Amino acid sequence: MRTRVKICGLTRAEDVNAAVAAGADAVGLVFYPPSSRYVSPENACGLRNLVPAMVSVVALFVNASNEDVQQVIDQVQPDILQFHGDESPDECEQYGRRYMKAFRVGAPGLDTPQAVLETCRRYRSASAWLFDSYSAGYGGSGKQFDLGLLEMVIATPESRPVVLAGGLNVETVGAAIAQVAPFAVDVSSGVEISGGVKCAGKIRAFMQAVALSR
Ligand SMILES: O=C(O)c1ccccc1NCC(=O)[C@H](O)[C@H](O)COP(=O)(O)O
Repeated sequence: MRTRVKICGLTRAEDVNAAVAAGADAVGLVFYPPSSRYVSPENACGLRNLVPAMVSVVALFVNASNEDVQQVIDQVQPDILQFHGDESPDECEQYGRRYMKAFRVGAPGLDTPQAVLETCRRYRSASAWLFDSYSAGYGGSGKQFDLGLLEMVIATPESRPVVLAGGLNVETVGAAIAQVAPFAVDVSSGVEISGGVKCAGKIRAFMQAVALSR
């Protein structure tokens, strides 16, 4: 099975077009105001309209209020929600939408294979489990984590589809896919010029590296 690709943290129309043209399966919009990749719901509607059928729009939140999440659902109509903060399973489920839960691997309490698996198990209702690096901020750090921490997640038959993120780029993604065999990979910094500004050439190179890794 081929490895799907999500390009996250898009803020510009040309970058959405570049991701779609390169064959991305999903594009991620960040609704976390402190991020350099933040997009307002109004701007997100414009970006969303550039995305054709068969490519998913993912709306990313970090500990957002119910009102803010619902506003994005109503205005932007994302295909899937991504909760990247400390949201409980109930909080993720309350919108009746498909969702991915992101885990900040390497954080205190999430720093052994057993702890990672136990935490993930609470989110059985998720459509995917996304693994990103623990960093001072909440994500999009460009740092890789110890992929060995996923060994129990990968081995369990109860696992939800694994989305691997954190420090992936054209040079690291092949080895990461070989080690984890994820359902999908997720990249932000690795295809950027600066925060929220993507590079079409880097997106194409990343897509090619993933294709060669299958
Ligand atoms: O991108 C952000 O600024 C961000 C802010 C808060 C929470 C999550 C955020 N991004 C998450 C992601 O974009 C993905 O997990 C990403 O692919 C991993 O980031 P990177 O290591 O930069 O590739």
